[in-house]
Amino acid sequence: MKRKKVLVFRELPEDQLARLQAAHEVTVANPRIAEQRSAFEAALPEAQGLIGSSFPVDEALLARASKLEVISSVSVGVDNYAPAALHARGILLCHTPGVLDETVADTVFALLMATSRRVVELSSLVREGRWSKNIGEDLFGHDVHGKTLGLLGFGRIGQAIARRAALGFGMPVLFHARHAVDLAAHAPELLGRATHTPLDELLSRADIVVAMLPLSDSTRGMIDARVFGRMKPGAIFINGGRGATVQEPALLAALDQGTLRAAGLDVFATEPLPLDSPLRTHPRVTPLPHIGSATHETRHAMAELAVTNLLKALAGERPLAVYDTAFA
Ligand SMILES: NC(=O)C1=CN([C@@H]2O[C@H](COP(=O)(O)OP(=O)(O)OC[C@H]3O[C@@H](n4cnc5c(N)ncnc54)[C@H](O)[C@@H]3O)[C@@H](O)[C@H]2O)C=CC1
Ligand SMILES: O=C(O)C(=O)CO
Repeated sequence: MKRKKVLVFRELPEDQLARLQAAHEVTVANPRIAEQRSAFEAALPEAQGLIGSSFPVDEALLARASKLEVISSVSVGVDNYAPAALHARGILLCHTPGVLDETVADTVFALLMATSRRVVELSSLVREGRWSKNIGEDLFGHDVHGKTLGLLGFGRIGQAIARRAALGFGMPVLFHARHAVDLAAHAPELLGRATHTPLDELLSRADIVVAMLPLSDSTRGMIDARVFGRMKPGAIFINGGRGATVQEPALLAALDQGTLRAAGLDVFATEPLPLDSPLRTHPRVTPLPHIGSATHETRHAMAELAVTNLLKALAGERPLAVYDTAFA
């Protein structure tokens, strides 16, 4: 098979890079790193395949990549790409659904436990030498087990969160999604335990609201002052999807006005989170640096799937996971 030109725009594990190098001419250049930017720009016009993540591949960038056949994202979320432009040029977009579901659900649960039981705050109290007497009611947390979970987004990862909540913690699950989900066919273990619920009803009944939504035109800014205003007083909010689905000033107002007890955030509208963001130091926010899928096992599985997708696409075969840009 003819060797093609591949541009790797975010580092890959060595064994996965070797798979690419065995078949194609590979340039590794991360445009986020100033010293690598010119190598990235030099390789872009010749690249037939792009593989990486966490960098916006917008229309202007695509215009400089005239030979591009396929982009393989090492992520399931595809909000960094320009679907209409890709579709118009017939460029395939591949991604990594499925292999990260359980790991991301674990991260969301870690945030849910940490916020409800004030784990980070109380651990700091010990570390800073402020544990001088038995803690009193003012530092008690709230139970997780048995509480009602409201899920915004009930796709692959949302369902993995729902399984933990319903089967492990005895939590009734309410979910809001764009399409109804046939539980009998897709998640029979959740029959009778998870219920498709209109958004306002979900917000008024959930003790903990978890957003696990992709970022798209329909979800950008969707979690706004109205949504926070409909939540139960004292609710906890977790975002494991994308930061820009939330209007961050409205989130801060809900925290400061006491509607929300706490927020656990893995994702932010701007990442890395700017130093002057009030979300970084807010006493009732537990922030994480976008680590949903960041385990050794899962990041390797994502890289492996992304490389397989790219190799297949460049060989004219059907990749394992293609994102349908026609309906984005
Ligand atoms: N924090 C992290 O590290 C990670 C974040 N993510 C984010 O999570 C997202 C979800 O991943 P999956 O569960 O695999 O996606 P999926 O496509 O399986 O599920 C998406 C769900 O959101 C719902 N949805 C979409 N638009 C909606 C709207 N306008 N209103 C209501 N519901 C809507 C869909 O109906 C579906 O239930 C990814 O697109 C990515 O952005 C994914 C992996 C890791
Ligand atoms: O896969 C994604 O979309 C992420 O955000 C990181 O795993």
